[in-house]
Amino acid sequence: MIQVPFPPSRAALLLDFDGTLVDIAPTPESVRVPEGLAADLVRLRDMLDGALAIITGRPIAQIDHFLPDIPHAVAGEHGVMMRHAPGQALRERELPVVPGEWVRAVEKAAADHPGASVEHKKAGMVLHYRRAPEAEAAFRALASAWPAESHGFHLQDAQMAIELRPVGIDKGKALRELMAEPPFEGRLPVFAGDDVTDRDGVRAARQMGGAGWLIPDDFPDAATFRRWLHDLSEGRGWGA
Ligand SMILES: O=P(O)(O)OC[C@H]1O[C@H](O[C@H]2O[C@H](CO)[C@@H](O)[C@H](O)[C@H]2O)[C@H](O)[C@@H](O)[C@@H]1O
Repeated sequence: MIQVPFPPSRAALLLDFDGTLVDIAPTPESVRVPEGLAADLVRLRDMLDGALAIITGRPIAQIDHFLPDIPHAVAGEHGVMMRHAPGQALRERELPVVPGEWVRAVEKAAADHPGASVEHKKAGMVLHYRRAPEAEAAFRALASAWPAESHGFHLQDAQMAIELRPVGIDKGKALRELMAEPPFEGRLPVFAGDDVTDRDGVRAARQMGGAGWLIPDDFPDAATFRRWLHDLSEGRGWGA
């Protein structure tokens, strides 16, 4: 069993959402929060004196919908928007804007491939092809022709999706920013995720002297990870 190499009194838990806390589903809206997860997270948050955060590619409002009043802090859209404490105003940065012609072109491609969809974010968008794999080629052809970097964006492969997200924003930076403020400050970060974008979070947590784990490298799947999280919430799996 993987052990957190320090006790809860020294730890902060920063977790990815899709593919980690919830299983991947056909669409972003259709994910289901597993039974017992909310109770485990609340127990962990209390055990860590509040130091529980979600770091996700989703907008913060969606985490508020799926996990209402649970994490102390949330970094949304990979860190484009941050909420450092419950009820606090969102901190946003100066953001690039997706050119209108790119939006129109991908909307048309999605309409041509029923099941494909475009998720619009505060700064960027996700081209989803999980329910229409044949749309991948059309999305890729469009996206690869964009001078993304010169518009302040980075193209990133995601789970059955292609994401356009702002340059200079990543989960590692979000983690460092959250760790600089109470109740995280002075603790050691423990981060877990499952996707390419989570690698930045894992790296940052390890560089800060904490721990970082990936699904499926360290845990075979999200269900196994959640069972481990349940054990942590009951006091098992912590170091001295
Ligand atoms: O950082 P995360 O919390 O892991 O969020 C990453 C992206 O998750 C969502 O898309 C992915 O999950 C969907 C639901 O399981 C799935 O249908 C889709 O194929 C996946 O790409 C979300 O829609 C994105 O905004 C997040 O960036």
